[in-house]
Amino acid sequence: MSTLSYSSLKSASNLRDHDDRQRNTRHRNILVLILEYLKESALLESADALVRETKSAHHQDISALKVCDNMDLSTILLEYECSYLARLQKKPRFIREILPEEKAKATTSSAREAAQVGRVGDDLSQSDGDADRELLQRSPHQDHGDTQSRSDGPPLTRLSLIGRMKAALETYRCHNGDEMYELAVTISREMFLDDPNVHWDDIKGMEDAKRLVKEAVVYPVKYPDLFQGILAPWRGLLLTGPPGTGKTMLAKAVATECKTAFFNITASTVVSKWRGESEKLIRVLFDLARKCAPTCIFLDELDSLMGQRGEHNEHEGSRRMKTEILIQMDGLARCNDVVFVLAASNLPWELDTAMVRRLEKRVFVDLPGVEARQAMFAAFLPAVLEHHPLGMTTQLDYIELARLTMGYSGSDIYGICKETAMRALRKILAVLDDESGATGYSCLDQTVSVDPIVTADVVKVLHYTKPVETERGLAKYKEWKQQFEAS
Ligand SMILES: Nc1ncnc2c1ncn2[C@@H]1O[C@H](COP(=O)(O)OP(=O)(O)OP(=O)(O)O)[C@@H](O)[C@H]1O
Repeated sequence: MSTLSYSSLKSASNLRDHDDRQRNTRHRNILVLILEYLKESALLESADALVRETKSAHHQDISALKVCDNMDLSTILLEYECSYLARLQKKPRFIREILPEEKAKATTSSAREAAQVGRVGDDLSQSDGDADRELLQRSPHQDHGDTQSRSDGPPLTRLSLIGRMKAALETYRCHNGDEMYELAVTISREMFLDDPNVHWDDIKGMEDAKRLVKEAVVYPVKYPDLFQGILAPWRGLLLTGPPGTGKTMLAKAVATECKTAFFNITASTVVSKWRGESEKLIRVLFDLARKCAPTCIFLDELDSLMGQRGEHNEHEGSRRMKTEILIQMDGLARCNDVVFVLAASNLPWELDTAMVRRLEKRVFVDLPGVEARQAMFAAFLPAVLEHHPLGMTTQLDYIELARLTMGYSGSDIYGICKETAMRALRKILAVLDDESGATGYSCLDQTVSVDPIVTADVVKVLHYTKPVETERGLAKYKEWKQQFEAS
């Protein structure tokens, strides 16, 4: 008889959220206490630097906060000393000198790190935490490309994800060779996304795909107690379908929703940049992913990474790298760490069958239906374009536009909307650039205004924008889907 109840499952999940929130509140409190202490000690430049850094790294203005009257760092330390003394009959030791060998190790590895990215810092003795600092200084929205992301600040768990990655790097620094540590730092810089910031409601349509992905990955992370034995979660999930249909968005939404660490690997980065070292890179990547678990590894453009082994005159390094991915995926199946491999491919029929077998769950991401297209037009070109200083507006018949765009992908529609808005802006740019006065306007005596974007403007762009996917291509997906998709 099961002892689980809806409320216990829900509260286990809520508890995890609560822990994350508490960790972040504690982190913020520490920063404010430090700020106050720096000010009291007249270390004003450091105080300013702390405010600036916190703003850029965490989108938080700690200068707007103040320590409560009965609190300060010295009091907290004093109280800790007293309680420690009472418990252990001795005073706590807070600091010690850095040993020469520790200093030397930190200096050399930091110098190598900096050299690797072509930026040796001025003061190597301070560059001990370069990798950490870089992690913390990232903008939460970098690496997003054209994905429509929200600007309401980092989610609460961003800090704990960064914390997990920092701890994993620290383990590498202490227990693995310098070469492995360097690879780990590279992965953390170039492939680790602490905040993919894509939410389910950013993804229009795709209800079936969203449901399947939630069942396969999101719920097992949220309610692990339910997914045991035969219900143990799938470790590998393949998202396939025409280009630009939102496969990457789906993977990012999983990571955002589950608050998992997210590693974004594209074939081009691995194959071209690390050809010689790609095998090692994959090993370190999976190892880091386990250390940061729960984690999603997103392998994009899997077809270029995982074509049939031994085909044509395949490069030896590339063959070894693929074999390493297969070995690592087998390793995941045997371990208890929650690491999901999400892979995306536009050419599933070109995939290595051994890999397809390991990606047990296959989800077909189809072209958007009419309702999804309508929702996309409304999201990309709403009545008032947000965050635009010109206050651009639209008057669009979304139903008609959705009707006219059958066969277009989400990415096609995004491109059309962007081009339409750009055309409206071009009229302004022409006036601004018109030094000869050929347009007949003088921008000096006019307020800048743009006409609302109307349906005909979008239709004009539509006339010369054809969908990326062809009928023939779609038929091939259908054939593959029938053969392989497991629903
Ligand atoms: N369902 C959707 N809802 C909202 N936007 C979408 C959707 N599908 C695609 N887009 C838009 O298209 C862009 C590209 O989508 P995405 O990169 O996720 O597609 P993809 O399937 O991974 O493409 P590819 O196979 O070419 O890598 C998104 O950033 C978004 O602007």
